Amino acid sequence: MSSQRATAFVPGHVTAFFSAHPADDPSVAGSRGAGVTLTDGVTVTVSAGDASDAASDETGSRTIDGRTGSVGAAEDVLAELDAVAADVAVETDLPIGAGFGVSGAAALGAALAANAALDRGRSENELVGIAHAAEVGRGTGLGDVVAQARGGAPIRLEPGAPGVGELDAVPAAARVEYVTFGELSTEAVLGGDTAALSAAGEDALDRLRADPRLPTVMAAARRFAREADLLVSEVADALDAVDEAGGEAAMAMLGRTVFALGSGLSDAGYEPEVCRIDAAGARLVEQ
Ligand SMILES: Nc1ncnc2c1ncn2[C@@H]1O[C@H](COP(=O)(O)OP(=O)(O)OP(=O)(O)O)[C@@H](O)[C@H]1O
Ligand SMILES: CC(C)(CO)[C@@H](O)C(=O)[O-]
Repeated sequence: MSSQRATAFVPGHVTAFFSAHPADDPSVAGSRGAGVTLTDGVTVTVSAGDASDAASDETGSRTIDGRTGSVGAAEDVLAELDAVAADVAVETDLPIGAGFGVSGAAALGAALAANAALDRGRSENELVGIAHAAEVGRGTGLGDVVAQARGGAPIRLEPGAPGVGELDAVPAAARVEYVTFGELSTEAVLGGDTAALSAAGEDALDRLRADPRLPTVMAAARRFAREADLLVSEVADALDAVDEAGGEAAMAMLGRTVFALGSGLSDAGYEPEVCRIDAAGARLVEQ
């Protein structure tokens, strides 16, 4: 069988602070804010069977880490690219629903890999736009996809898909540690009243624009989590412990997750996962 396969890697993304900007048009909807992309991420492999399989209406196989499972936003991307018949394997070491943007990464990875495997001929901006619209449409994220497409430590100056939103970044490389205590529902927070949260997020962005450095990202994030009333007790304890040990940590939006620069969590006695800021952003990888 003449099978076509493509694999994409998409970095995880932890949002440090954000303001929500919903809109009817999903390419206009999004968030302002900042965060870091991670070398720990999501790998998506799309395998198209022969031409008759690819044209069929039947849904191909779907796995997450080898077990049957799917991510809604990625399904919407596959439908948009007329690729539902393809087999899609998502692999990640990151926890799902804990603030690492796994759903956005799965959607963007599916877009890049399906476009390549099925030779759909879309540009990178178009694929990022399709993944962003799917993620926003599902209510599972607002700004992760555009940040993951860029890599580094993205600052989302204006919300929205490529061509609508505007990105900058903190020019920085760093080791990042993280510890997760559990999930926090993105849909529940975004579906509630976001006015106070967004006001705190706008203030945080003003502070970062005045001083675009990583320690400012972390300090603005800690203040945002308190002001937006999102801080949970395990996270607050870990932030205090890292602070006492002389490090910089913040809560990942939206999860019961703490991330720290350098060895902040290890120095405070935790046993964190360790990665780095991802320099490159989402990309197809050689097989
Ligand atoms: N084992 C799983 N646990 C949680 N969600 C899962 C799982 N498998 C598939 N999903 C799907 O993955 C998506 C997770 O989206 P969600 O926004 O909650 O997580 P995330 O993108 O990892 O985190 P965040 O948006 O907080 O950064 C949902 O569409 C959900 O249906
Ligand atoms: C809304 C959000 C915090 C969910 O992870 C993220 O998508 C963001 O920063 O826009």
